[in-house]
Amino acid sequence: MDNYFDVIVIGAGPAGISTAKQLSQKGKSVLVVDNNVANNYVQKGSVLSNSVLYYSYLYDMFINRIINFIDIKEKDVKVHVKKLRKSIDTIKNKLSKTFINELVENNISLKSGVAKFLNESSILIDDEVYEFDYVVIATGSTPKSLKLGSKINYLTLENFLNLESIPENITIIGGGYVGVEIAVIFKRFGAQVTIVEKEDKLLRDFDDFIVKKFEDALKKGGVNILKKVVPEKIERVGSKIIIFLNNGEKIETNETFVAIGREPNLANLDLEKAGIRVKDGRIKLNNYLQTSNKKVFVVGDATGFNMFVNWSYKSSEIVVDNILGAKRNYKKVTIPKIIYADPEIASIGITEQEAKEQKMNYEVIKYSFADIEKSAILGFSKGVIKIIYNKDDSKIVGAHVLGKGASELINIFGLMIQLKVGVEKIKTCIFNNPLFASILTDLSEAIRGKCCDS
Ligand SMILES: Cc1cc2nc3c(=O)[nH]c(=O)nc-3n(C[C@H](O)[C@H](O)[C@H](O)COP(=O)(O)OP(=O)(O)OC[C@H]3O[C@@H](n4cnc5c(N)ncnc54)[C@H](O)[C@@H]3O)c2cc1C
Ligand SMILES: NC(=O)c1ccc[n+]([C@@H]2O[C@H](COP(=O)([O-])OP(=O)(O)OC[C@H]3O[C@@H](n4cnc5c(N)ncnc54)[C@H](O)[C@@H]3O)[C@@H](O)[C@H]2O)c1
Repeated sequence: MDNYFDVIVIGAGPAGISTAKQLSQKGKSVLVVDNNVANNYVQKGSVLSNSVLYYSYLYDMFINRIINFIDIKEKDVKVHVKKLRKSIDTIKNKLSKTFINELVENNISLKSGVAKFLNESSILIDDEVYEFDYVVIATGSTPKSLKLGSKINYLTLENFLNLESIPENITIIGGGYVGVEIAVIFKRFGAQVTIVEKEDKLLRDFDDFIVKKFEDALKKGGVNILKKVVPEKIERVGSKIIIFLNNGEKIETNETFVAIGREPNLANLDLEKAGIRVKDGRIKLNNYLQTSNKKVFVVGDATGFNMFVNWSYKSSEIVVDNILGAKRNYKKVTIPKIIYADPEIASIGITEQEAKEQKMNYEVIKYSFADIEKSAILGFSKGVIKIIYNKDDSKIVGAHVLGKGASELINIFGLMIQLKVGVEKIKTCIFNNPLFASILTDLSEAIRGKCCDS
């Protein structure tokens, strides 16, 4: 039958593509359907924001370092948003083509269209019926909207590169992953930035001590941070936007960017027709990432948690194994989390708050780094590493790094945690210089001073 596949994957983001490739390599017939293939669909969030972060970093370096030794005036340098958009489109085009080629090379069928369930064993793709043994839902996530009934066109990830120019000032609602990365982008591009955050700290996933240092660094760099407040009303007055906060204060701003979280993209899937149960906007899943319809699994952002590309890949691997008959439990996975801001934050394993809650017999090693060769060369100085280890067996259970190079350094700790290596092993290794990893040579001295005399 033409319209039968062993597995139909809905969504061609990193989670869907990875699932499809692995299944096809195991001999399954696979169809991938995506409603956005023609539109440069690839990894919208990660690729877009990391590309702009990189360009903003170059701009910042140019203004603050390079201009100091070449003969050009700062007033001659400005961001050309249209050209920036073009550069980013080129990156997205290239990656989209690469991913589509990978599907072709792996004999995977790709169909453009919107998929929805017809019943427990068939789906509709733009009015055509397809049958399957299994479906993998990889439909990603969408941003939550600010429900204030205002007619303002807020900036979002999807539209902020349509700006004509960098605004003089911008207010970002939400101080999570997107909020702080967008704050750094606009700050580097020269805007005045305010973050409005509902909770009493930014980046609630991260260790309190690290977040406090991060907030201090942002404030020192000129970012205005308002915590424990939410907007109640937003109005446009002439060319300005006025944000009325629930503490009675108001903010006058040129643009407002909304980043208050994301939710699984389950719209139009008609899940109930396939007997798939949903609670509070999330598909109900067992430990194997399987829905209440045993033929249907979920991967990536559509699971509603761990919304990172690394989870897209890890969840795909787990689901592929489970479709092939294994019983892999997704709860045994440790996910590194990174904020590509200025300074970077990277974290893996548990925070000190969590160690306390778990009543663990833990110890903390903190190491501040400044003026290592690599940092001095690149012009960044301060950073901090915080390691939490279990005193009962000396195994590292959490590592939190703030500073330039954090996003690379964390992978070393990630390996140690995942391979269950004792903290004392750091001092038995040799690291190269000048690299950010050289910090680990100094860290081993801190470890020697603190624990594990062997
Ligand atoms: C601003 C931002 C920055 C980020 N930065 C990072 C980062 O630095 N590192 C990191 O690890 N993660 C980052 N992320 C998260 C990362 O982008 C996501 O975790 C990842 O893209 C999720 O992949 P996915 O395959 O689950 O979903 P997606 O990439 O969203 O793909 C889902 C696909 O499904 C399609 N689809 C949806 N419904 C249907 C339907 N009914 N029929 C057919 N097709 C459908 C969509 O069009 C889409 O193409 C960032 C996210 C954002 C928003
Ligand atoms: N570097 C990365 O890996 C990266 C980067 C960007 C996004 N992401 C992924 O995308 C997801 C979504 O990011 P996000 O930043 O939109 O969500 P988030 O959940 O990380 O942060 C949302 C923030 O908005 C706050 N908030 C909610 N309602 C508010 C209101 N009315 N007023 C003020 N503040 C409010 C929340 O308290 C929270 O701090 C992340 O959880 C992450 O998984 C990852």
